[in-house]
Amino acid sequence: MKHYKAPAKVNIFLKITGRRGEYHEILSRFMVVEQLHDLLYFFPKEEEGFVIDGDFACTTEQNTIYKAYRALLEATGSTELERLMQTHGIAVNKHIPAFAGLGGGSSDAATYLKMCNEVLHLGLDVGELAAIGAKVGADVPFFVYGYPSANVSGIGEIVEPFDEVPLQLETRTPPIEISTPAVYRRFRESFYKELSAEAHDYYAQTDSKTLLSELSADDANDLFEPALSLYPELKEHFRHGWFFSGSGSSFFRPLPPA
Ligand SMILES: C[C@@](CO)(OP(=O)(O)O)[C@H](O)COP(=O)(O)OP(=O)(O)OC[C@H]1O[C@@H](n2ccc(N)nc2=O)[C@H](O)[C@@H]1O
Ligand SMILES: Nc1ncnc2c1ncn2[C@@H]1O[C@H](COP(=O)(O)OP(=O)(O)O)[C@@H](O)[C@H]1O
Repeated sequence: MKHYKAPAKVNIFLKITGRRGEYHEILSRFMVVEQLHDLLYFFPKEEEGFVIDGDFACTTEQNTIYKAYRALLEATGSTELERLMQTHGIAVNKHIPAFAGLGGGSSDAATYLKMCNEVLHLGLDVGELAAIGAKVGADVPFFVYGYPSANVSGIGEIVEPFDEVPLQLETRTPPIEISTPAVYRRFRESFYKELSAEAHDYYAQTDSKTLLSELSADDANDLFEPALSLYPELKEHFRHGWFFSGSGSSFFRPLPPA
């Protein structure tokens, strides 16, 4: 069976630009971490029901892959899709740590959508797939588009490729399970600020290497301070020269050229 890569991402920067209901509008540079990825593949099965084979800390119904299946079924009404998942399970060799700000669950969901589109010849274009992915989670459209580097805005649904050579990145994930909604909530309650128009242009237009040489970890990510205030033990894992990804708990830094 063909294996499909679901890569991790980091947020080179993440700035809040406003609020949308319970969500937050952001401007963020997403970059793929090529060497860290899950592997997904279909396998034939005989047992009943939707089967996900892999090391997960959640139920099948909570799994982003199952949510992607439901969203794709609702969008297409495809009986071939139903039949595929009656006769096949989906296996995930999980390497991306969970609760880590590396987008593992979102990347799995996006890869699953692309696999179904390819295997079943559904004929959905990348924009249609991304819109279906947005119903599963805010980070899913970025992974559907598959750009190595992109500016992501709205609440995650606007994905614009950023033309630069992707950085070689090193990641480190402290053993702290961070809740994304709790971090956004803390930001809203105690740290709320919005990006100015002038700063917006600087972040949106500057390449990632320059940004990481000019910014502190605090300035690069508006969610770092609220995460530290909710999970004070994070501070023990922070090292100078490292940056915070998404809502955490991972840190990353560019590797020096070989
Ligand atoms: C912070 C970021 C940065 O890339 O990622 P992670 O650190 O989780 O990987 C994202 O904004 C997270 O994306 P994702 O984890 O897909 O979020 P979702 O499942 O859609 O939403 C979980 C919850 O986070 C909050 N949320 C999410 C996205 C957003 N733009 N504003 C929000 O306020 C909402 O409370 C929402 O109910
Ligand atoms: N396919 C999946 N892979 C990993 N975690 C998943 C998946 N589906 C649902 N989850 C659940 O999502 C939460 C963390 O999601 P994940 O994408 O790994 O973290 P983050 O958004 O911080 O990068 C956990 O509650 C986990 O159990």
